[in-house]
Amino acid sequence: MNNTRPRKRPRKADTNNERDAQKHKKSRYLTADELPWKTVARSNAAGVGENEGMLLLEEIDGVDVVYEGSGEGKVVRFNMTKEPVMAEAGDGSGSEEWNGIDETTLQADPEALDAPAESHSPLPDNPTASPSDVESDFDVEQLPEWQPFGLHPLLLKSLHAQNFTTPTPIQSAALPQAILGKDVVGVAQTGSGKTLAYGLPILNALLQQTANSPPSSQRDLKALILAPTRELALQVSSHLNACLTPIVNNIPAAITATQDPKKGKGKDSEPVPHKAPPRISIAAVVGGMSAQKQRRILERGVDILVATPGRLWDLIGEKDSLAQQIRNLQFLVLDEADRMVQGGHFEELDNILRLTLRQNADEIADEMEVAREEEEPQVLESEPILDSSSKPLQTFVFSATLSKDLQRDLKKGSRHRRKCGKTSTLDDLLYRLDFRDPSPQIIDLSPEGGLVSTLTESKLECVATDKDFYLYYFLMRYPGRSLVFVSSIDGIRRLVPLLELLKLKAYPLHSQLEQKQRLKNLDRFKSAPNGVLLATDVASRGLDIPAVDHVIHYQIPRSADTYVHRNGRTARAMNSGFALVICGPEDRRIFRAILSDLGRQEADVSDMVVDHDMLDKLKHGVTLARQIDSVQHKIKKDNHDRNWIKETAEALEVDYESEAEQIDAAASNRKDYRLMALKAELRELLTRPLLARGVSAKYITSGSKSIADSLLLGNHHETMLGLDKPRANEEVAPGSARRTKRRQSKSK
Ligand SMILES: Nc1ncnc2c1ncn2[C@@H]1O[C@H](COP(=O)(O)OP(=O)(O)OP(=O)(O)O)[C@@H](O)[C@H]1O
Repeated sequence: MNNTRPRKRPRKADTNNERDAQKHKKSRYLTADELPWKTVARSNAAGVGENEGMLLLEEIDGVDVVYEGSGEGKVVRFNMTKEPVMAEAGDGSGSEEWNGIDETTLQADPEALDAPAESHSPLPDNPTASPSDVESDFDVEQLPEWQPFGLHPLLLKSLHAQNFTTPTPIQSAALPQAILGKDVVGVAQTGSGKTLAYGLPILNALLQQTANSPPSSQRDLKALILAPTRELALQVSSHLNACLTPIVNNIPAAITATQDPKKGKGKDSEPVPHKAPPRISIAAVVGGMSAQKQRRILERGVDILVATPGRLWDLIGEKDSLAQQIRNLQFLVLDEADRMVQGGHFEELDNILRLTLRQNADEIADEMEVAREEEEPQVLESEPILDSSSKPLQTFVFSATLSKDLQRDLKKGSRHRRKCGKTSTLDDLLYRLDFRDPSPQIIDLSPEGGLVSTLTESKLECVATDKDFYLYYFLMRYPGRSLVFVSSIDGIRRLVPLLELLKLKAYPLHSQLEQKQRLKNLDRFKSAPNGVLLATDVASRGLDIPAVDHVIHYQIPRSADTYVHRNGRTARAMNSGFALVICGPEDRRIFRAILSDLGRQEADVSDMVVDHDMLDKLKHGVTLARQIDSVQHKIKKDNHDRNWIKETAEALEVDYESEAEQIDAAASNRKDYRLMALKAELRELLTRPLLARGVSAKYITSGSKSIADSLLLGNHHETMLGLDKPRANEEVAPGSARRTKRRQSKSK
């Protein structure tokens, strides 16, 4: 039988967004027979050899299955979304010149991390597809709320495809100012869309600048975005690139006669798509990834560079032309500005910012004079270099936490601040910025007390040694994606194996992990619905991980800003979220101070309700896991010591006492047996169902608590029989009620 055809079904659009985006593509409906099926080579090893006559396999790509209503019910139709030739060749194997790996690839495949972090929006080199053709096929009426900003149609199209139908408040406030060319300082709550508040004006300006000029492979840097952490820089680059994606989707890379070099030039070699130079090229340079490849990308030229200050400064040190390009920037962005002045980056940041200064000679002379009078050597060390050909620089500074004092000072202008003798590091940094406008547009939409309206906060008080019990209890009681902040790397190293022994999917994230591993763990966490990410504050800023259900402060942060940013990893983009502080006796004073800095009190944060019976049941598992971990450590250490003694004895040509060896071996065996016994006990414990008080282990309808109803209704807890499955925010003591009462009584 040779015509048993559709074994592999055409792929359906994966997400609503994809489906939405595809609705607007031109449809080309075909019948199943008209589709350009390809025969799939079959392996003899798989038992379906060529001549065994069982089955012919054929496959196809680039087809949507559409179910349409008709008089006879639903009819299946096939919508070709790709030209067949593209389905064959659209594998990203572009020309030598523009085949950089994009951020999406980097995140999906951390193995690709050595490749440069570059992504771009190509324009066709097909003369029949002009930019205006591509740009005109989107009806801007579909996004009325974005219309007032006059954004480029390609950006509107992308916003539509991403389902961003309404601008967020910070976007509505910042876009008009930024598009008019003003400097903007934007402060708005975590997860409120600040990246696009500065990103859209930049992309808009660059798309307009390139509207009538063919993209060239040589280009100068136009925008520099500085971010404090590697992950955030990669995320920003990916986020901006997503806004250019409809261009990629819309324009097939033109097929040229280029031969795939890997396939040689034989008759079987197929033409591969030739990617034209991108219209806008975005790259990220961050530490922990191949500097050599980043250097190559920079040499080729990018329009928008997202960077962490340390790596960028290293690259600038090697290449004078990069410094020159930074002197001529059109846009400079400091994302999470207040964070960048902490944690050892300040010097590099300061050096980079000096390159962007565009003061005129008189101003510089004045400042040098003032600095000399005040004997401030740091101002004199390196003078800003003037470049008469410089274009005006537009500066954006964004964060969720910029103090009101600082904003006031900014309003008064940098010179005033200088004369007032302000000394904070952030103040100093902002003084260095070349705000064209003496009073930049300051947009402060930060909520009172740093509290996002969709976030529920709670606390749980316990002695420090019980924190593990409460953490495990919470993770078991409230399944979901949980981000646990631990202040020390050692703490993470202790907790990860513990949670793994308890069969939770726990991933570490801290600065001592290799960058590849950091991104890999982030990816794993993103794809595990009940995953637990144990992170230091390297993950507290800016990371936009979809659907983080809970943020848990296993250790208390050291500042109010960090508390706000850590909490901001959940409750993003108006989704609800939950934050829990596990508060030891020594943490209470700090927690009170944090809340007081935010203008709040401890009583404002609700207590988490704990089922102590269930907590007690879980404690034994944690204790066993701790013991296993401790024995494993001892075995490892003993092995290491024994090997060291043996090697040293061999090196000294001394006999290693066989009696001592036997004693060691006996001790080691004892530990091995103990380890096996503990593991068996834990294994058995974890297979036993967790029964709530009053639930019968034998009959679901007997005992003082019948679980039959909740089993029938499907609202039972999956691992804790007899408990229902509330969301964490439904199980907090009514602290907010207390707060309301207090406020009411104050006002009386
Ligand atoms: N107009 C919009 N409509 C819906 N979602 C949006 C819109 N703009 C941005 N988003 C989404 O909101 C999420 C948060 O955006 P973003 O990361 O820019 O927030 P942020 O304010 O920078 O947060 P943080 O302060 O934590 O860095 C992202 O997933 C982003 O895709």
